[in-house]
Amino acid sequence: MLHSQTPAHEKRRAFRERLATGEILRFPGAFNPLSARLIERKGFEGVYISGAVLSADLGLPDIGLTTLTEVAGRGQQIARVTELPAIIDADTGFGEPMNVARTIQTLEDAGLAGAHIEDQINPKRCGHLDGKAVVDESTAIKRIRAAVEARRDEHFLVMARTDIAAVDGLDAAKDRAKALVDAGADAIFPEAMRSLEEFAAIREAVDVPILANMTEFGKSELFSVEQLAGVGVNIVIWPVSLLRMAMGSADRALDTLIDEGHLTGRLDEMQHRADLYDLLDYEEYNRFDSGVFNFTVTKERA
Ligand SMILES: C[C@](O)(C(=O)O)[C@H](CC(=O)O)C(=O)O
Ligand SMILES: [Mg+2]
Repeated sequence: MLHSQTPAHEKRRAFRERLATGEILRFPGAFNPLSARLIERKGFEGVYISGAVLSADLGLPDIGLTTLTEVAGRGQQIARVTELPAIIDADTGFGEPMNVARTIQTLEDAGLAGAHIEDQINPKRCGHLDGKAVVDESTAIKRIRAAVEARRDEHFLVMARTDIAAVDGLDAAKDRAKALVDAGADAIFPEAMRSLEEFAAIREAVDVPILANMTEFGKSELFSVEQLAGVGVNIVIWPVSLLRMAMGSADRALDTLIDEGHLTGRLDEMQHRADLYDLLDYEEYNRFDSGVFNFTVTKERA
C-alpha cells in the first residue's frame, strides 16, 4: 500500500543479479505511475522512464527542455509505486560533468535503479531524428566517468548511450562503445541501430550488457524479444509505446464523443473501475483505514 516495499538499494542489487544471468529483460516505458503498476502486474522485469514521454507529457518536444528537477521528480513518482527496477533517461546529464555527478546522485535519491547518459551535444534531439550531433570522445567519456565516480550505490546502473552511429556510422559506434566501457559504463545503449546485425556488432565490441530501443516510427526496425535475445541484447525498451497506444485510444474516443455524443459503445475498450481499483490496491487502503479507526490504547499499563 502507498508505495513500494522494496528499498532502492535492494531493487538495484536484484536487478544487477538478474542482468548477470544473461536473460533478456523487458522494460516497457511507463507513461505515469499507474502504468508502471500495470507493467509490474503483467510480469515484466522492469520499467523504463522515457525523456520523450516526460516531455510529451508536459506538452513539449523532446529537445532538452526538461530539467533535472522535473525528471527526477517524475522518476521518483514512478519508481516508488513499483517493486520493479526503474531505469530513467537522463538525456545528456543536464550539463557539464559536475552536473552529471549531481544528476546521478539526485536520481539515486529518487529511487531509480539506473540511468542512461548520452553523447549528444546540448541541446539534445530525439535519437531517431535526423540532424543530431555528438560530442567528441573526450567529452563523452568525462560524462560517464563523472557519473560512475559520483554514485554512492555501486549497484546503481550507469548506462552510456551513444548516438554516434547515425552520425558517423557503425564502426564509430563500436569504438565509442568501447571507450565508454573503458570509462566505467556498466551497460551500453547503442541508439538508432538499423538491423539485428548492427546490434550483433555492438554485442561483439563490448562485454557489458547492451540495450535495444524498440521505439516505433524511428530508424530501427521493430524486432521481437526473441530476435533481440538471439543477438545477445540484454535489455529491451519500448519507451513511448504505451503513451502512443493510450493517446491513439484517447484520440478515437474523442472522435466518438463528437460523432455519437456518448462512449457507451466503447466501454469494453476501457479499463473497468474494478480493475483500476484492483491495480491501486484499494482494498488495502480500506483495511488500513479501518485498522487505524478501530485502534485504541489500552489504559492498563504496568
Ligand atoms: C529512448 C528515447 O530517448 C526516449 O526519450 O524515450 C527516445 C525515444 C523516441 O523519441 O522515440 C529516443 O531518442 O530514441
Ligand atoms: Mg530520450
